[in-house]
Amino acid sequence: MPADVCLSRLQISHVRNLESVKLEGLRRVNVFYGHNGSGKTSVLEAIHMLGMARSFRGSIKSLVTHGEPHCTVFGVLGPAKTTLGIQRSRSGEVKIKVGGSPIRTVAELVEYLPLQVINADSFDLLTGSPGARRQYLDWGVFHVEHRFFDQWQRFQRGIKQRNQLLRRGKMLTDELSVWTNSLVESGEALSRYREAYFNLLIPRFKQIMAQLAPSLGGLELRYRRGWDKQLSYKEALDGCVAADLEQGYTHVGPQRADIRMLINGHLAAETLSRGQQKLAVCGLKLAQGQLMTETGRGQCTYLVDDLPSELDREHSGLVCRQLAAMKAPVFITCVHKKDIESAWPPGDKQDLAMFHVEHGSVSLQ
Ligand SMILES: Nc1ncnc2c1ncn2[C@@H]1O[C@H](COP(=O)(O)OP(=O)(O)OP(=O)(O)O)[C@@H](O)[C@H]1O
Repeated sequence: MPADVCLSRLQISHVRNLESVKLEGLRRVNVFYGHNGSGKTSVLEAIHMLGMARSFRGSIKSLVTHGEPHCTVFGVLGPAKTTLGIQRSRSGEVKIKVGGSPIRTVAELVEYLPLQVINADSFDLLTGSPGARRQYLDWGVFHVEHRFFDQWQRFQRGIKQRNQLLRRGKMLTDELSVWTNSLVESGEALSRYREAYFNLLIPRFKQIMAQLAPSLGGLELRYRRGWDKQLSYKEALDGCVAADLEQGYTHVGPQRADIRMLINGHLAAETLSRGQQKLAVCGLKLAQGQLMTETGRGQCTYLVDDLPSELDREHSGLVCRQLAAMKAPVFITCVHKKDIESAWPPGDKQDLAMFHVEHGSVSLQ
């Protein structure tokens, strides 16, 4: 199902300092500007709630306005006018409605409003743990290959069971081989999907980086699937049984997959400047959006928090140019109106809607 993504209306209640905000007049690119602490990031968090039923920072408790029992976000999507509604309470209760009807799982919800966040935490993609990079990769595979999620779930179940068995510490060889075999099937499939996706992603990433940072031409991405590439997954698991039993967990497999970014053969995380890292992160996120659109899965919406930080004017402008060229829906924050207004390509300024955020109120300028 291609995502019908452009948000045309948004209503936010009790998200941090946004007590009651109604946004109409949204365009493809929506800029939220205002002083520190005014509520700009909270608008992005509210949209993230709408698409994924959770925030991208902190717990749900911290997201709900102090003293209120729950927060609510309601949105209208695209020409089909699909409505999305999310309510989350401090106590953890979640209510999700699509087109007025309740839905049960977040996996169903995320197909309606695929989101990419670019913020200070996005640096984790380069400098954080492999988990952040697997999450990045899996987001992409999930949105272009719909058979992936089923295999991903099977694998998660399988590895949990196998690890529990290993932790029991007894040599239950028959039982262990049952779980090993089921893990082999889902693990190989999961890995094939990831690898195929990664191979599609690389040329898009290179092409975008050539525009964003031509001086980083030596940038290279490598995928590691989580076990020796000379071996089948079965062979790799069999080779590790003794270590698995001794330490009580499965050592090899897609749960150890990673993406390495190198610049002229050196680890990018240890070599690139902060600004260069941000450009590389933008390149990774933009490449995913482009690939999603090219594979007919619709467009993802970009939530970009404080684009100008870490970037000089020239590079802010280059990121804006890429976002404009993709024709993707964008919600972007900055302190001063002119930060984005002046960086956006002159020929695409008609796509911009400017909103001033002040003490939790948002007004269209
Ligand atoms: N649960 C909450 N209830 C009420 N207010 C909150 C809650 N959590 C945070 N706030 C306040 O909400 C305001 C909005 O924060 P937000 O992070 O959206 O600001 P911002 O405009 O993005 O600021 P900056 O430019 O500094 O990043 C802040 O003043 C913050 O102290």
